[in-house]
Amino acid sequence: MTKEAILAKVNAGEMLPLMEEFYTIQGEGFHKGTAAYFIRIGGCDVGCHWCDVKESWNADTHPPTAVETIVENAAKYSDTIVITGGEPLTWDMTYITSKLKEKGLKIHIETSGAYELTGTWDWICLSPKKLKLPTAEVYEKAHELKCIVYNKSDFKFAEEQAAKVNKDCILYLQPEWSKRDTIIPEIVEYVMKNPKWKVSLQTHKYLNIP
Ligand SMILES: C[S@@+](CC[C@H](N)C(=O)[O-])C[C@H]1O[C@@H](n2cnc3c(N)ncnc32)[C@H](O)[C@@H]1O
Ligand SMILES: Nc1nc2[nH]cc(C(=O)O)c2c(=O)[nH]1
Ligand code: SF4
Ligand SMILES: [Mg+2]
Repeated sequence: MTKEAILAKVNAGEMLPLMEEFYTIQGEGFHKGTAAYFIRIGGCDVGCHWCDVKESWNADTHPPTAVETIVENAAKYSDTIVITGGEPLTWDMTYITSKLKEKGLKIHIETSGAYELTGTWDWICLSPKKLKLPTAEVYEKAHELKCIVYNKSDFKFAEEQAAKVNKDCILYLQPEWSKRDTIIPEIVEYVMKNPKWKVSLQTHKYLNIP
């Protein structure tokens, strides 16, 4: 295929820059503890300084991969697929989610919500970032709000974000990994004082699994 043809397919969401895919246990949020197949799509320009997957940012370093290939493979492992990145909404998610749905799979997304919400989703985990705020649509559709706490000012940001999501959205505070020792006690105290929030930990990192 020519470079132009590949680019056209990527723009149409029929090929995606695939960074990695792995069968593991969802470590975070509402579905933590549940087996799921993760598809990590490259490309993100949100720029969180504490991002734990910076290798994902440059889409050009990840091979454009046919969605059919990604879906065929994913279906072998699990009935629950998590699409993450990078920022998956950098790309049009319509095609990949329709193909996953044809296989009868449950489809979850991990997103900052910074770009237009495309695709059809059984579960949307919205993790808003100050640098590029979520779109109005994703606040309305999110099933869980997962705010990362790096320092105390992030509690205020989390409350601002909680005011924007729909009333059924489940609220989580998740410690930024490198700050966990100092920030976990702050989160614990905050959640006891503000019990509408729950704690989310990156349990896969404690379990030493992907
Ligand atoms: C790597 S991001 C990819 C999906 C999307 N770009 C996003 O930010 O939601 C997956 C999840 O990991 C969280 N995350 C990234 N780096 C983290 C860190 N150092 N500590 C805790 N959570 C982190 C993000 O906030 C997000 O909820
Ligand atoms: N086990 C596991 N659970 C996760 N939940 C969200 C993740 C992500 O990077 O999007 C993630 C991840 O990378 N691994
Ligand atoms: S939006 Fe997600 S992938 Fe992008 S830099 Fe932030 S945490 Fe990393
Ligand atoms: Mg991760």
